Amino acid sequence: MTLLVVTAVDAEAQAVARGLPAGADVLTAPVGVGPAAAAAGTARLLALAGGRYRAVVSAGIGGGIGLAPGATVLASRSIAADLGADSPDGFLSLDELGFGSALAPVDAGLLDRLRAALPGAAVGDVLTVSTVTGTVAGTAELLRRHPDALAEAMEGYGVACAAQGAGLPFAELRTISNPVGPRDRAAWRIGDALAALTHAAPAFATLLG
Ligand SMILES: O=C(O)c1cccc(C(=O)CC[C@H]2O[C@@H](n3cnc4c(=O)[nH]cnc43)[C@H](O)[C@@H]2O)c1
Repeated sequence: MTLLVVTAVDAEAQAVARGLPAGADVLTAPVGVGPAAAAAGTARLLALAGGRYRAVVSAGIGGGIGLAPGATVLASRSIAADLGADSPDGFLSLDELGFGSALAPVDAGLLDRLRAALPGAAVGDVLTVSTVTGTVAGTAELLRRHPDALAEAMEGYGVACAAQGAGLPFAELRTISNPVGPRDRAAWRIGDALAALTHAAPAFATLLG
């Protein structure tokens, strides 16, 4: 089986590639930042591959909720947290609007194998946003709607949509680069998050076969 691991940017793809065992049938590719670029880029890779890939993983850095930089998170669900409608009564999710679901399932078999390979990883909801949370009020609203969320990123739901369109199982792995909260670039630890991606990468090889 060949695994496709998509990231937002090349630095993340290289961090994953550095950690893969020699000969692992895993392709890592950057597809761009944000859910639309991630969906389009993943769909294009899958279409061009003509059935070569048997599973898709969204991997990269992310904001942590109650997690320190360098921590690893495995998504139990990838949730499009800002996909819906604003209203005088508050945010209405896509599900509440009746236009589909903002909840992308993670394949249980993939998740089980990743959990076995990464016993120290936190497991829970990973949020996909188009706008990075950056205020006290935004953080409070995000957590009010998603009290069990562990991380925030920008691609997982888009990758999941492309995988679902190709009939392939999906999973998401994030390593924490910063706390979700008021914007503070000084709090970023991107190097720690990229190192954690490299450390986690051998787990992807356990998804093969
Ligand atoms: O400029 C800022 O304040 C800022 C704060 C956090 C993240 C960004 C990004 O532009 C990140 C884009 C990139 O990294 C992933 N990522 C990392 N941390 C977060 C986060 O807290 N919330 C959402 N995405 C995050 C994301 O998946 C993108 O690929 C800027």
